[in-house]
Amino acid sequence: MSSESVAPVSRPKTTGLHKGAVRPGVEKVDPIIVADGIKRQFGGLTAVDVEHLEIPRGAITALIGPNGAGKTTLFNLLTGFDEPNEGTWMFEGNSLARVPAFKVARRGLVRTFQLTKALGLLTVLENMKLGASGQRGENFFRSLFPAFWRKQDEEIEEKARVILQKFKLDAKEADFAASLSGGQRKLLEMARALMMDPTLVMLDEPMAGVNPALTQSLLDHILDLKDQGMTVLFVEHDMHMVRHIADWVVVMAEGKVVAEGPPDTVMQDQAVIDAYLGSHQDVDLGVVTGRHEGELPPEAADLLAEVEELDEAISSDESESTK
Ligand SMILES: Nc1ncnc2c1ncn2[C@@H]1O[C@H](COP(=O)(O)OP(=O)(O)OP(=O)(O)O)[C@@H](O)[C@H]1O
Repeated sequence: MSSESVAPVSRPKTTGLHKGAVRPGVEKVDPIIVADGIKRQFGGLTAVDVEHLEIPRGAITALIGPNGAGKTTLFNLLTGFDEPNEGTWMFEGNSLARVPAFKVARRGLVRTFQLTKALGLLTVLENMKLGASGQRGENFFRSLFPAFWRKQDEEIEEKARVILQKFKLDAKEADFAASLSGGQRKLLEMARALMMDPTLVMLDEPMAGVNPALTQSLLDHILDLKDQGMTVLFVEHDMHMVRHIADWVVVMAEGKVVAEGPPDTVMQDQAVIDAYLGSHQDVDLGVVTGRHEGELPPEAADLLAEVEELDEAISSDESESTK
């Protein structure tokens, strides 16, 4: 996604989310997730090693970090799709340790899934129905009370259609999901998650593969989730998107949380700059941060350009808001 494709978002950021000085593991005023001592090892590799992390309720939190930082693994752990070697984590004050993924989802913590090949062969409406909660649909009971199940199916379809309409996918309900564009698939992934009436929606790279024409619509839908009272946690590589919609940013590197805070603070954090230059440890970071003259490798120059661009965006936002 290019920076030009993102129109400024006028909806206000949620602030006042943390207690005390901003630092990794900082306490939140109203945390929806509290994780402690979470470790996940694959053989000799420690993919996740998070000492303490709180996700603020009612806000949009971005989880960022370089490739292999452990973001997806942490997502899988929090949602019950994987189990840590150590650690505890609470959602709404209740432990989720050893709670299977489908029960985690029923409790209101729902994640989006990339549309797999198999799901692509189902229609848009069928995909939505698969995402529905409360389907106590065991075949035995179905055969005993067919009328009851028909009614439940009808209710689920009705709910699916209301959500599809919001996402402007209603005209496509009978189409195979595989026929949707990249952006429409992302919308369907989000719409499907809403069938569970989630409290917390976790989005995995919501902007990946999205045509710039649909970018703004996706951003708006994510902001709508917050306006409707939901908490959002998303993994994203696109820093422009993070800057525009995140109220809070958590930065991971090598399995650990290396920084967190509001986007404008985090983007200038030395630990974040270091994390993104992880594969260029030979680079003099004084050069990257502009303290010394010197040659920058292309990746470092790109990062610096991005940081400068964000700085400019922040100052122009600030001057707009003081007018
Ligand atoms: N099932 C697995 N078996 C072995 N190693 C794994 C497994 N899953 C993840 N890893 C390793 O754990 C580390 C963290 O991976 P993870 O996918 O969580 O990172 P990430 O931050 O999501 O990266 P990306 O941004 O590239 O998706 C990587 O070194 C990865 O190779």
